[in-house]
Amino acid sequence: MTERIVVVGAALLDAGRLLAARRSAPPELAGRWELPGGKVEEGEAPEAALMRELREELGVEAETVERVPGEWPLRPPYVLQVWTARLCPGSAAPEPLQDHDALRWLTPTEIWDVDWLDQDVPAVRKTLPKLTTGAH
Ligand SMILES: Nc1nc2c([nH]c(=O)n2[C@H]2C[C@H](O)[C@@H](COP(=O)(O)OP(=O)(O)OP(=O)(O)O)O2)c(=O)[nH]1
Repeated sequence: MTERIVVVGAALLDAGRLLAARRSAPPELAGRWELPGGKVEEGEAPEAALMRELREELGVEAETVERVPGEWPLRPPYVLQVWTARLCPGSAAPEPLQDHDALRWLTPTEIWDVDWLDQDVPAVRKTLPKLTTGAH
């Protein structure tokens, strides 16, 4: 049987900008940029996993807004699903507490300035229209 584990990524949006996070580990991914998030645990809803990961990794309180349609293969057995998300009122500003060593808020024209993980590029491309239309 094929095992399949969902990794949830947040397209965290604020004032028309997208948060990108630079991975600090493992060595083969370190230095590349991704959407913050992580693996959904057994019995956990993806949106709940995303809020938990954002709290752990960035120290923020966030809420999901909507699923970005699609699913992107990572290293088997992982697949990436993406939700747009926004900071809750009163949340702390994101900080690279865990898994990351840098964060950047990117405007639409800056999106391709960072070296995204190859497997994240289609997901980021699909998220791009949400920067101008969505999640305020
Ligand atoms: N979070 C996240 N992980 C990604 C992305 N793209 C991508 O290939 N990955 C890979 C990196 C990891 O192998 C895996 C997710 O692992 P993780 O380390 O972020 O998740 P986690 O916090 O649940 O991990 P763990 O330490 O509990 O094992 O998916 C992405 O955009 N966001």
